Order: sequence, then C-alpha cells, then structure tokens
Amino acid sequence: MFELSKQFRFEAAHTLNRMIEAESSRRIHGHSYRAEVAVRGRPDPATGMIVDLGLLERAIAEAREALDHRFLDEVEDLGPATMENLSRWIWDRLRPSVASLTRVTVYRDSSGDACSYWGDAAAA
Ligand SMILES: Nc1nc2c(c(=O)[nH]1)N=C([C@H](O)[C@H](O)COP(=O)(O)OP(=O)(O)OP(=O)(O)O)CN2
Ligand SMILES: [Zn+2]
Repeated sequence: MFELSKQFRFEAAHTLNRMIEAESSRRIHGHSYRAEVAVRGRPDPATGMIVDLGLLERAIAEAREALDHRFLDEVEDLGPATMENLSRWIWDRLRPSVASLTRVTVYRDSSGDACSYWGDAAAA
C-alpha cells in the first residue's frame, strides 16, 4: 500500500463564534493555511502511478481558487470556517474527481494547529 500526497497553501479571512477569546474571534481576521491531500492505493503496473499528480493538481487548483484570498464566512457549503469544516469542504470538492482520496489535512503552521478528515465512512 502506498500513500501519495500533495500540499497547497491558501490565505483567507474569517470570523468565528467562540466561548473563549470571543471578541477577537468575532472580528474579521486572517490565517495562512496549508492543506495536504492524500490518496492511497497500489500503482497501476502500466503507469507506475496510483493517480497522476497532475490530475490531483487540477482538482486542487479548483478548490484553492475558491478559498485563497476569500472571506471564508461567504464560502458556500462551508459553514462556520473552522479547520474541521475546511478539511471536510476540501474533501467534498475533491472526492468526485479523486476516487482514491483517503485524507485531507488542514494545517495552521503559525499556531501548530492541524485537522484531518478521512471521510464519513471512516467513522463507521
Ligand atoms: N476546534 C477548533 N477550534 C478553533 C478553531 C478551529 O478551526 N477549530 N479555530 C480558531 C480560530 O480560527 C482562531 O482565530 C485561532 O486562534 P489562535 O489559535 O489563537 O490563533 P491566532 O489567530 O492567535 O494566531 P495566528 O498565528 O495569527 O494565526 C479557534 N479555535
Ligand atoms: Zn481564526
């Protein structure tokens, strides 16, 4: 079994309703995010690839375009702009074109935060 992954970065603003640090979180503020998209499988003997990284890059480019330099509160279907919802949102966007998708991880390196999503089936 192999895991192949690709990362991308995006900068975005959001607000958040929280029980702690409530006032500063409700103000519009921004973060630098890094996301990692992973597929698992065995390479096709003919191509030597699980999936062509170029196809992964195309799928990522569409998702990145919808997130980078955006106000995340306005991104359709995202809900509250948490790392949990971002990882699920990226999963939902990529899954139709990347069948072997197994994990999406969103990082906020400046604060050491990370959140991974393996799809709802993984919870069962
Ligand atoms: N379970 C979660 N908890 C929190 C999330 C989240 O996505 N999931 N997000 C936040 C906020 O985005 C908050 O703004 C982060 O605050 P903090 O870690 O204090 O980061 P800073 O904005 O202070 O740091 P920067 O280095 O400027 O990014 C909170 N909780
Ligand atoms: Zn924030």
